Amino acid sequence: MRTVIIGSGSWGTALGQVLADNQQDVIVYGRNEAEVSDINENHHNTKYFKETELNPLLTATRDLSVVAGADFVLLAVPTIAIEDMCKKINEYLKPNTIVINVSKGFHPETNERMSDVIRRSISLEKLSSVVSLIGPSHAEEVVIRQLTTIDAISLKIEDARKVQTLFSNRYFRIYTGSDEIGSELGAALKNVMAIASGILSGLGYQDNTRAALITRGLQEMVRYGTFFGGQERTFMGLTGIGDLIVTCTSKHSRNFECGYQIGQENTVENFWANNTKTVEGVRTAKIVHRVAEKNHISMPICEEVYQILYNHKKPDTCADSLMLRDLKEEFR
Ligand SMILES: NC(=O)C1=CN([C@@H]2O[C@H](COP(=O)(O)OP(=O)(O)OC[C@H]3O[C@@H](n4cnc5c(N)ncnc54)[C@H](OP(=O)(O)O)[C@@H]3O)[C@@H](O)[C@H]2O)C=CC1
Ligand SMILES: O=C(CO)COP(=O)(O)O
Repeated sequence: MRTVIIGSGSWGTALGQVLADNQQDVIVYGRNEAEVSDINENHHNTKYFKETELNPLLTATRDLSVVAGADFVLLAVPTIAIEDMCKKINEYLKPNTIVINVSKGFHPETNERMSDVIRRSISLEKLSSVVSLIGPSHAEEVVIRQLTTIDAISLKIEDARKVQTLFSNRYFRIYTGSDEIGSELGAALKNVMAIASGILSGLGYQDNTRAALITRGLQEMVRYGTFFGGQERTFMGLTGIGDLIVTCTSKHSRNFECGYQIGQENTVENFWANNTKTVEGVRTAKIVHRVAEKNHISMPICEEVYQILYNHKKPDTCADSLMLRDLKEEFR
């Protein structure tokens, strides 16, 4: 069974190495010549992982037609590039391919979840199903083989099981599930909470505050997710509380890091002027604001993050906005 990973960034490379460690037939497609030759010639991806030596069995290519032979195609590009990439690979795919999504967020214009974007953009006969492989998993730790558990979620559970078998090993354990809505919404929304967690840390708030943020953030995720048909118990699992904890507390999180900078500087200006990293929660905050407003879903933490990012609200005024809002709203 052959797997092609689209995207030679941090997550594509780390997941490629998991498969190389499992002695699977895997190759990474990357558009960036430096990343591709670094993997092939030096067994490194220095841009993301500095000194870490990669499994030499992992190879990369700049030829997108490589997907033609794939049984599994794993899309490891940011949400903003998913639709375009699906349209590009569609012509090469063989019938019945399992497409694995690892991106966390929404389509920037249509607000669709990633599985819906993929199903809409790939011809029906070419797609066996979409499997979302998501959970608490920083690439920087997976690449050094830290123990990690994540979910393979699919409406076609036998495909989720195939992905589970493909990836599982002694340091990477996969659980399966079928609540696509609850899982993908949890994994997307936790990025906004991680920005909030970073902002609060940057402002100097400590452990009580972070516990409050994680707990109340989870409530918002459940409220939003169940409104759209996700199951509440999904949010108590790896794609909910699990991913929320790791992203709200880890030095590896780009969403946390972005928030931390904004909190420390008490302004968003520098972030907008200088950021070059993939920080999915920034676009997600805008979409959640739009959708929550339309559907009257109360999302106070997400709303503060949105106001800081897009309406230049001063970060140090947000604690009061949250702590002093009408207590009648708090029924639990
Ligand atoms: N990193 C992690 O720990 C985890 C990431 N994820 C999710 O994985 C997704 C991918 O992120 P991640 O790997 O971290 O991001 P990175 O920024 O590390 O890498 C992104 C990769 O995608 C490529 N890319 C970007 N835009 C395009 C495009 N339009 N067409 C083709 N290739 C493109 C980049 O190429 P170039 O270098 O040329 O820009 C780069 O190789 C995100 O949604 C993220 O939330 C999920 C779990 C863990
Ligand atoms: O999703 C992730 C970990 O599970 C990666 O988080 P960041 O995108 O914030 O780095």
